[in-house]
Amino acid sequence: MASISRNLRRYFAPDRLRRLLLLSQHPREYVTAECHRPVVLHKRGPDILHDPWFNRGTAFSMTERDRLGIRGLLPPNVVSSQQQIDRFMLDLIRLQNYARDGPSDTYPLAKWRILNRLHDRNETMYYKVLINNIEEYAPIVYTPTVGLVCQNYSGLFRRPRGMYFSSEDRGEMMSMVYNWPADQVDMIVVTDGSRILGLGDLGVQGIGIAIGKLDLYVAAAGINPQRVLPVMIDVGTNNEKLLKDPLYLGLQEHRLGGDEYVSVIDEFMEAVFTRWPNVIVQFEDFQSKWAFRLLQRYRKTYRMFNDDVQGTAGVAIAGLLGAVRAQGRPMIDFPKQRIVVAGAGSAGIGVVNAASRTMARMLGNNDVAFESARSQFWIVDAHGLITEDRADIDPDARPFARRKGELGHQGLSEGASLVEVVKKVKPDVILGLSAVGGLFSKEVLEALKDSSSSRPAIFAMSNPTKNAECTPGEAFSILGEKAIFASGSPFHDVDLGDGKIGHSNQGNNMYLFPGIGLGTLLSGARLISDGMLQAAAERLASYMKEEEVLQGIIYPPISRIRDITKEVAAAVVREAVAEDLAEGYREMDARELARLSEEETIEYVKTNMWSPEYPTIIYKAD
Ligand SMILES: NC(=O)C1=CN([C@@H]2O[C@H](COP(=O)(O)OP(=O)(O)OC[C@H]3O[C@@H](n4cnc5c(N)ncnc54)[C@H](O)[C@@H]3O)[C@@H](O)[C@H]2O)C=CC1
Ligand SMILES: CC(=O)C(=O)O
Ligand SMILES: [Mg+2]
Repeated sequence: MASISRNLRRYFAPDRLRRLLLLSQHPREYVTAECHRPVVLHKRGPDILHDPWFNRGTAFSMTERDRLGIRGLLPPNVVSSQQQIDRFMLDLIRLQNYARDGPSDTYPLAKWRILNRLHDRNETMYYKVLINNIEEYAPIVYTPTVGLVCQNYSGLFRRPRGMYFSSEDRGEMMSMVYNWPADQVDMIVVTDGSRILGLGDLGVQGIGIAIGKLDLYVAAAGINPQRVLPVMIDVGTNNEKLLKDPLYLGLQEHRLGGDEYVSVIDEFMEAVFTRWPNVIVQFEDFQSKWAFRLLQRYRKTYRMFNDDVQGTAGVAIAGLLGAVRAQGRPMIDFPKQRIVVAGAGSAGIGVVNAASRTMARMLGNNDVAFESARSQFWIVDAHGLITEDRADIDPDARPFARRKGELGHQGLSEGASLVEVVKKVKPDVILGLSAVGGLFSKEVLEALKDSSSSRPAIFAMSNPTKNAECTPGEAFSILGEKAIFASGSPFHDVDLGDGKIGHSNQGNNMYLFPGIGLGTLLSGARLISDGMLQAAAERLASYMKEEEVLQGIIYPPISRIRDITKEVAAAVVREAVAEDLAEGYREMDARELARLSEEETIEYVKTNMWSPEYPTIIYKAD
């Protein structure tokens, strides 16, 4: 040691050398002493999180988060700096292993990381890249890759994005909401992580889906990215793997339930609408039992909607109407379609509810019409066909349970299997929202060959890709070129030989939710009515031209998503005006909105869509 210090003395001043030697002999004491010296900062809030010198990310303690105005800007689990390093190293090693072993998921995840880094550095450039290459990158920032991102979010987490409200923040949310740096927020997408795509309960990691949906709000609807807010409400998780994972970033306790759960969501809604009275809140990927209840609880009071229940329903209706047109029949023939739905969750029941209402309207909107519309649907869930005979029937599914009187002559009974139902009903359409990959098996597709339709339609709508009820290759190989195919996540078209193509449509709520949000914003509608949602669905249905539909193309390609969103938003604005819900937006008051023609409404929407261009920046001293 003496010779080392003799040598070092040649290079370092005595005081510096004394500190270095102290460090080498007693690293812990020295570091502790150094760390305890306070640092005076002239910044608070997100500025600290973006400062590489002072940012501690998830290691900020709760008292520090309160003191520095960053509570809610980080996932709720406070971790030690060693845990942070463990998480980083695990993620790094995972990437190295993937790169070496080359499983198919590595490449999209690597693309997501690169895009995400750009998102953190330069929002304008990020959205320019996304918009200009939407076909290539929507499957990365949205389904299917966003599912993989959510599954790995605790490892992928780098910079905070969005807000986190947890059950431990009860009583604090009203003040926490002011920690968000933007004075204006137009669009919030909120999830509690309880059912992310078809991947189940992913707890706090579900924030990825809120971020992905808002990326589409910016790219497709032109909502200003400075005015969007992804939100995670962390009330725990029932995912046993996450509960045991030392690197998990969320609350490691079982989910709150009952009134306690509702009180957390109530507090969140009150807080965000107090700070931003005109915000629109999209509920996303809440497990079914809460999806319906929360929708009923808030939809008459707040500007909100549930994307899985209402957005999916509209997209399905548009596709179902497209399938009718593809048979060369007018849309008014829709009430004659026999539809088997696999899945009775938020999405499945949402579709059956809205589609049967659409049929009933076409039939005259009276009791007889509703009864006739109801009888066109057969719902199969994990326990088989849902009938009146089922014990403990879910109240949301009850109106669509097959009646005792109908069952005998159809040769079906409670709990009949999907294949049995398809064989007996000979439906025009099978629609999957079950989250069960491969559910439309060879046997089911073979049974559909006896469909009464000239163009049987298969909607394999579950996400992500591995949850699709079947692939287009399977559908076309069994049902031939006349089949109509749509899936929730993107698939390539299928080459059927002889120059023929089996079109693979993407039937995803991404074709509606951005337009519903934008139309609500620009109309200043107080609420989001059934009529506004119906107008959105009808505009999507009519967007496809006759010759496209006859070729089996029932949804637009994603490259047209900005255009279709503009049209959907304009339809929503006009319906809000017609229903006297519109209160106007900025200088466009309700009376002026009402005077706009259809073309002028579309132009109004277009001019209010944000585009990624660098603005001129001017410096002004405080
Ligand atoms: N394409 C799109 O735009 C959308 C797709 N989805 C997808 O729909 C799926 C379901 O979502 P939720 O309804 O919220 O989920 P959920 O978990 O509430 O419902 C799933 C339903 O499927 C049923 N099911 C399970 N196994 C089955 C089987 N073997 N046969 C028939 N039914 C079965 C369950 O009993 C339940 O009724 C997810 O994969 C989600 O990604 C959801 C919203 C939009
Ligand atoms: C697309 C969507 O919202 C879902 O799969 O949940
Ligand atoms: Mg969803």
